[in-house]
Parts: sequence; structure tokens; C-alpha cells
Amino acid sequence: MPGVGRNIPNQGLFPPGQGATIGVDFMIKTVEINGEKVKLQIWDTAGQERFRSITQSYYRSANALILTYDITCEESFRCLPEWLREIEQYASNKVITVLVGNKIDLAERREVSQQRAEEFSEAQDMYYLETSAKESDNVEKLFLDLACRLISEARQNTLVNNVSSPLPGEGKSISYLTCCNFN
Ligand SMILES: Nc1nc2c(ncn2[C@@H]2O[C@H](COP(=O)(O)OP(=O)(O)OP(=O)(O)O)[C@@H](O)[C@H]2O)c(=O)[nH]1
Repeated sequence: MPGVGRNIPNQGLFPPGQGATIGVDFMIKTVEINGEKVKLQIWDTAGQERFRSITQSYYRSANALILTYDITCEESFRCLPEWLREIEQYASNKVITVLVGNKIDLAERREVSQQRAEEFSEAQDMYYLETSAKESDNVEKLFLDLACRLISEARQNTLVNNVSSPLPGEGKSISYLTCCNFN
């Protein structure tokens, strides 16, 4: 999507300087929790409207969705309800949703306060975290926290059952969603 910065240049997940996502990108990230390796399969979906029919088909088998907005862009925050409607329509009702406020390295240009975002997340039953993809700030924590939640849900057997998923790969999957369309 234009501008919120879901691509994470300094974590080895995405090559630096990568342009807008075309359709869907796929990557794997492995994190270790209490000595246990967790492999996360991540689909980075394009935010542009023209890719919407492709990206929607990826929500269904996701165990978790990372919804990202830009803390320096009020408009990206105001688009969140629209994205939540998409989630409600296309994702499983068991999906774990995380809201990420990105670009905290540009704090002097902040348009959305942390408190406002936290209140919104709480009301929507979402976990909230602020990151800087540019500075790799809180990015590792994001994936670690998410992996912990996935493990916990898997143990309680409440994860989305995606065994029959037609998507590439298998097992736990995370989709990035974008929060606004500035085309
Ligand atoms: N300052 C700052 N810039 C960032 C950050 N993350 C991304 N950017 C920049 O923001 C612009 C958009 O980043 P992208 O990762 O392409 O955004 P996106 O939401 O994935 O966009 P699409 O792939 O088109 O859906 C790029 O110029 C990035 O370099 C960040 O944490 N801080």
C-alpha cells in the first residue's frame, strides 16, 4: 500500500528499497520462544485497490493479521474501520488481529496519539504495538509476541484450521493488511 510501510527493510524480511507490493509477497520468518522454533509464513498483501480481489482470498486461511497504519498519517488511521470490515467479511472469526502504528522514528510528525490508537485497538479486541520498520524498532517484538499468541491459541486448539488451505505453504500464516488507499 502506498505509504504505511508494511515492508520491513532492516529485518531481512524484505529487501531494502523495495517498492510498492505487487499483489502478494511471501516470506518466512523463524523466531525462537523458550527454545522452541516457530516458523511464521507471512503473506504481505498489496494495499492498492486494484489488487483487492487477489489479496482478499488470502485472509481466509490466515491465523493472524497484522494491520498497519502510519502514525504520521491521520488518514491511514481513519481507514482502519474499512479494513476491519474486510477482515470481518473475509477472515476467520478466530483470527488474531494486531494493529501496528508504524514510523515512530518520525515522532515529531505524529498525527495519531498512542492513547487514541490503544483505545481503538482495545475496543476492537486487537493487540497494539508501535514500530519503526526503518529503525527496526519493535519489529522483532511484534513477531515474537505474535508467535507467543499463536502458540497459546494452538495449545488451546482455537487457531484457524487452514489444513485444507489452497494457499502456498502450510501451517501458521500471517497476512499483512494495509490500512488506506491513496491511489
Ligand atoms: N521513516 C520511515 N519510513 C518508512 C518506514 N517504513 C516504511 N517507510 C517508508 O515508507 C514508504 C512506503 O513503505 P512501503 O513498505 O512500501 O509501504 P507499504 O505499506 O508496504 O506499501 P505497498 O507495498 O504499496 O502496499 C517507503 O518509502 C518506505 O521507505 C518507517 O518505519 N519509517
